[in-house]
Amino acid sequence: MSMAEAAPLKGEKPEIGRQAAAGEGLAAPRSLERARTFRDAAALAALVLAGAGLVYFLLPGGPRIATMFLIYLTAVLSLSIYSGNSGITSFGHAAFLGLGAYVSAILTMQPAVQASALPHLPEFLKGWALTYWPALVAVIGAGVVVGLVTGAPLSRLNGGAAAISTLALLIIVHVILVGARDFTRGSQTFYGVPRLTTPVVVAVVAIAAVFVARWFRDSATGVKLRATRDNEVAAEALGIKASRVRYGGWILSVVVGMAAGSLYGHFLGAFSPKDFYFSFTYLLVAMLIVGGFFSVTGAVVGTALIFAVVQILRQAEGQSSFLGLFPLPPLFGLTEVGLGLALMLTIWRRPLGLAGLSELSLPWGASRLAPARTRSVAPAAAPGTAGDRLEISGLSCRFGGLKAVDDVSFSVRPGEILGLIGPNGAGKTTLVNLICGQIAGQAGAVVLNGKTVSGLHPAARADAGLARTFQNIRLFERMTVLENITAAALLRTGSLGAAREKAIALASEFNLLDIADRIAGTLPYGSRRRLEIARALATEPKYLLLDEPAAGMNPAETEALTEEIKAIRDRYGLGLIVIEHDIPLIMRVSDRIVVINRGAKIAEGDPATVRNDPAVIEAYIGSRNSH
Ligand SMILES: Nc1ncnc2c1ncn2[C@@H]1O[C@H](COP(=O)(O)OP(=O)(O)OP(=O)(O)O)[C@@H](O)[C@H]1O
Repeated sequence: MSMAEAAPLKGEKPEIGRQAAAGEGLAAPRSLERARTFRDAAALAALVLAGAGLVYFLLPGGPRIATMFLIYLTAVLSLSIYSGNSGITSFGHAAFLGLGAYVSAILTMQPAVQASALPHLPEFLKGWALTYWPALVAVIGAGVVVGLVTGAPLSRLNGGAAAISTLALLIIVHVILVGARDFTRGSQTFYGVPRLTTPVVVAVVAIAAVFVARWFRDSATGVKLRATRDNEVAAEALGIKASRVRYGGWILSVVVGMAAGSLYGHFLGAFSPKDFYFSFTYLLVAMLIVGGFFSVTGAVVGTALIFAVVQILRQAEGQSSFLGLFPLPPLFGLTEVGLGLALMLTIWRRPLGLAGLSELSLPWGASRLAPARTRSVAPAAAPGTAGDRLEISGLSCRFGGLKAVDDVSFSVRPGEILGLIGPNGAGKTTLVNLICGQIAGQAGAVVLNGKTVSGLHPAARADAGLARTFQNIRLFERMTVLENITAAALLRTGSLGAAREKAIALASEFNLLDIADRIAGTLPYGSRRRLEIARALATEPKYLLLDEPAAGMNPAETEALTEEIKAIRDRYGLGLIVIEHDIPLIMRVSDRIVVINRGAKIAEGDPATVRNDPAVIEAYIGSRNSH
């Protein structure tokens, strides 16, 4: 067991702030982290180039195969930028490749060919005859516009709804390409496209795509997008506006997709809308899933593997005998069947794909996770004014005929710990959801230091100074411990480097530094709880709501948690609302206690008063009897 797992929730007296306060850090990680991403991207790009180079020079038909591989790779990377980071499978990217191919083709065609192939082309598009690079600039510009337009509605959706919408986009764009005959020749073959895919052009675009995909993954928007991918509710509670970061990822992804399409069009020389439809979509999605849906390295691995499989199966499909030894029947559909089997096998045996969650990563110095010497983790408690408080008044919420929360009012001051108790089903979690905006109530107001926050989006409430943990811990399961905290710290810092510094300091404070690079989903229970609290504190809240923080803990861990909660209050000067079923804990830790039963407040006061309140005793005994 690591040191981090052993403390402080394992019975010993916690020493929050111990490592950070000691401040023995060696280096600030800002520029190092950027350099690390760049180095890892360069290593991946070098591998891609080496592989493509070997194929180019050594295989029969190598130049064609290597060129096609790099174009497919660019296309899969575009998909990875959106789908890998948002977790939403896009079935629409083939369509954007098609758009890129047509735009680039129109702008680069020779005037004479253009006049014969597209006689009704509008004047402003006639006769440009650009070389590839200026055409690519135009394609990128068009990509931004297409991304803005299509992403506006799409970014508001998540999960299956978003995936189905991308399928709708595929069909809509296909119909537009078929219908816009003056521009595309409709469903007829679009011919006369100049072959501009020189090895240099293809290699430069593909390598740029590797860098862009890798950079985006580790950028501030990429980190936030991955947080929404892993748990949108938690991400929004930490101040991340999911639709905004999805929008950013979508636009970039469409731009790279259209750039890939421009290459594909110039490589094919002649194409029609059906080249950018279901079969192509299927191939791109299969490449990403087999390689590793959530990783840029996976996109590279999947493209290489599936590309090789498809090439081999296509060759086999064309054979009339097996190695010249005995005749073979016509092997119609062998490629599609092979691709389908590879896809099913991967989903069955390795649901995260061959690369899993990992990225190709070069060895790095050990000092990078040391907390910065100059930075203290706990902000000095904001001076605040005498009237500061979190005021909850008249909150009510119904689920059908059930009054889950019924006209509840109370307040909590900075530096105060308010215990919120009540029997099972009393409405405590619903109350926290109402305060933090996860659900909308029917009546009442939440006022934070004079600012009404009820009615605001959860992310706006986090911005105003509310943070929470969840009864069923909601971590960003496929991100590292450090990324979990960094995603939250971005709310206040804006810069990724500063957010990482703060995350390192908080990881140190909560004894998570030794496991900072572990994937959160693999952590033991105690570490998960500590991580969720550290992550909430990264948003620098004024009020922190802890929903059953001691659930599942043994007595020693609960005892340690009691001290930890007090230490957080003292160190950060914030107001805490603690929901707990563990009555001894809540009695020890709270300055004041609010008791609710069947949605309504039945008592409020200091622990001794509440303990002896007949209504409280009755509520608990009554609830026990009813079970
Ligand atoms: N989304 C929902 N739809 C319908 N009913 C709900 C919903 N969420 C909660 N409830 C109901 O509202 C009541 C209050 O639930 P809530 O989870 O807030 O209670 P609680 O005090 O947190 O309970 P526990 O201590 O067991 O976690 C319960 O009867 C519950 O079944």
